[in-house]
Parts: sequence; structure tokens; C-alpha cells
Amino acid sequence: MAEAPLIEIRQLTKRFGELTAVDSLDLTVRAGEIYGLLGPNGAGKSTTIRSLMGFVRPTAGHAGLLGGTAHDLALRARVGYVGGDVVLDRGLRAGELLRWYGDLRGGVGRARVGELCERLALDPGRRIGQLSSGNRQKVAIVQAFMHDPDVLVLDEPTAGLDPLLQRSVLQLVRDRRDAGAAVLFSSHLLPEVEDIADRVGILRTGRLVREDTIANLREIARHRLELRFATDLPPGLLDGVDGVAAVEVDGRTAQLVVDGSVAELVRRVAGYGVERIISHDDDLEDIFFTYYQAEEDAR
Ligand SMILES: Nc1ncnc2c1ncn2[C@@H]1O[C@H](COP(=O)(O)OP(=O)(O)OP(=O)(O)O)[C@@H](O)[C@H]1O
Repeated sequence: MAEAPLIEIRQLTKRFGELTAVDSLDLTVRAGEIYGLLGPNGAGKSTTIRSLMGFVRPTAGHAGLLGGTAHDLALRARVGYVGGDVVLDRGLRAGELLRWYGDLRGGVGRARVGELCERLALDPGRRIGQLSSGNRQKVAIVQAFMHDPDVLVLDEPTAGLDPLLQRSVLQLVRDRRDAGAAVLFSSHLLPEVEDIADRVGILRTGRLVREDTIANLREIARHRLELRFATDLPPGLLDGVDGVAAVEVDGRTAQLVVDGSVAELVRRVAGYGVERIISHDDDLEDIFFTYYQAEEDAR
């Protein structure tokens, strides 16, 4: 029997005047799961996350966590959040601010904060106002992870971080997931989501247009073949070939999308002097772009 999800969004709708930013969205994240939320600019990712955190009041539906909502302070204390809107007091030293956050959370050990600062190469002695944006982002990350939260809500947490730090943050996220936390993670960086997420959802104009495990998405990746022939192909040679979903012929070159066995294809082209076969399987990036592109086309 599956446990109740730690993040549960049901029929969430958020309208800003005429604009529907989130449209009847259903989304759940279980304990020990990282859910990657993807989508083009303006798709509704931040609005979804801000609704979950209680910063935005839903027009309809429910955005809940840990069996309640973020308005319940006892539950909120078990949540870690990184968003683009974290406001940090510029006059404080990073370490002072982090101690203050730790106290708010009922006391977080200095050793834990020190360990996180070390993992992210953050100097707690520096004043917030003197920190680069990447270093301020590190402060936001330390405060989100310091109390070992059961739920992590991360809105583009690696924005502005170099690749080495990005890797450190992803490892922190994995560590929490492995300890049983539910993680909702939005990002523009497809390889990072592919690397870290157990499941992904692609939002477009406030709706979930695709949701699946990374493993399944890889499975449906299309197989592409390019065949180059010695001479121009006779018209119609590659029409209606079993196992071939799409064909484009340009002179001596044929581009094919294969969705089954290539046996008939091989029989058809035998005797036509195939000089080269180039095989390329779509990766997740290609799949995501299919969905992103549809959004662009709709504009
Ligand atoms: N407070 C607000 N008032 C009016 N419109 C808003 C408000 N917040 C968001 N929107 C609109 O809602 C839509 C969704 O925005 P949202 O920030 O959730 O998208 P996003 O997927 O996070 O985009 P990005 O990747 O660019 O951060 C956009 O059209 C945005 O302009």
C-alpha cells in the first residue's frame, strides 16, 4: 500500500485577472522522490511552487504538503524552500543570518550549518551585501537544507551557480531524497533534471502536458536513421514501410523515424546502393523540445 504523498496538488487553478497561470493542475510527490518541474518561461512553474508555499492564494483547488498546508507553522518548519524571491538582510554576516534562520527553526546545530557552508564553499564571515549573487544563492540553499526538512521545494535552486557548485547542490538534494524527503524541483536545465529527477512533469500554459518517469521517457525516445544512397532514390521507394513512422527524402539522402523493426526497411533498400547509415536516438532533450516547441508555435 503506497504511502500518502508528501506534496499533493489537486485541481490547482490560479488566475491573475484574465490570465490563467495554472490550470486545474494535479501533481503529487511521494517520500523519497524527486519530481522535476519543467516548462518554458511563463508556463506556471513559480506560481505552482508559490501556491504550495502559501505565498499565492489559489483561485481554486488545493496545494498541500505533509497532510496540511504551508500556512500551518508546525508543518512549515518541516519544509525547506529556495526561490527567486528570498530576501536577505544585506547588513548581516552570512553566519549571523544562518544562525537566525536556525533559531527560527527551533535551533539548528552549528556543526550542521558549518558542514553545509563547507560543502558549498560559503564563507559565513562575509556580509550578505558583499556577496556575489552566486554566494547569496548559497546562503539561501544552506537555510533550506539546515534543518533536514521532510519536504524540499526548490525553484531553480542552481540558478547562478557554477557547474561545480551545481553538482554539490544536486548531491545535497539526492542526500535528502535518500533520507526520505519529497522534493519538488523546478529548473530550466534539462540535463540537470535528467540527472536528478525520478519523475518529471512538463508544464505548458499552466497545464501538465506530460508526466512520466525519466526511465519511461527514455524508453519512448524515437530512433532516427539517416540513409545515404549512391544515386537519387526512385520516388515512393520508402512509402509505407512497416516499422517506419516518418520519412523525408532529399535526393540521395533519406531521414527516417523508426518505431519498430527495421527488417522491411532493409529489404526495401537492398540493391539501391546504401553508402552510409547514421543512427541517432532522441535524447530527453529532444523530447522536451518537442513540448517546448509546441508552446513557441502556439505564440
Ligand atoms: N503576481 C502576478 N500577477 C500577474 N501575473 C502573474 C503574476 N505572477 C505570475 N504571473 C503570470 O503568470 C504566468 C506564469 O508565471 P510563472 O512565473 O509561474 O511562470 P514560470 O513557469 O515560473 O516562468 P519562468 O520560467 O519564466 O520563471 C506568466 O504569464 C506570468 O506573467
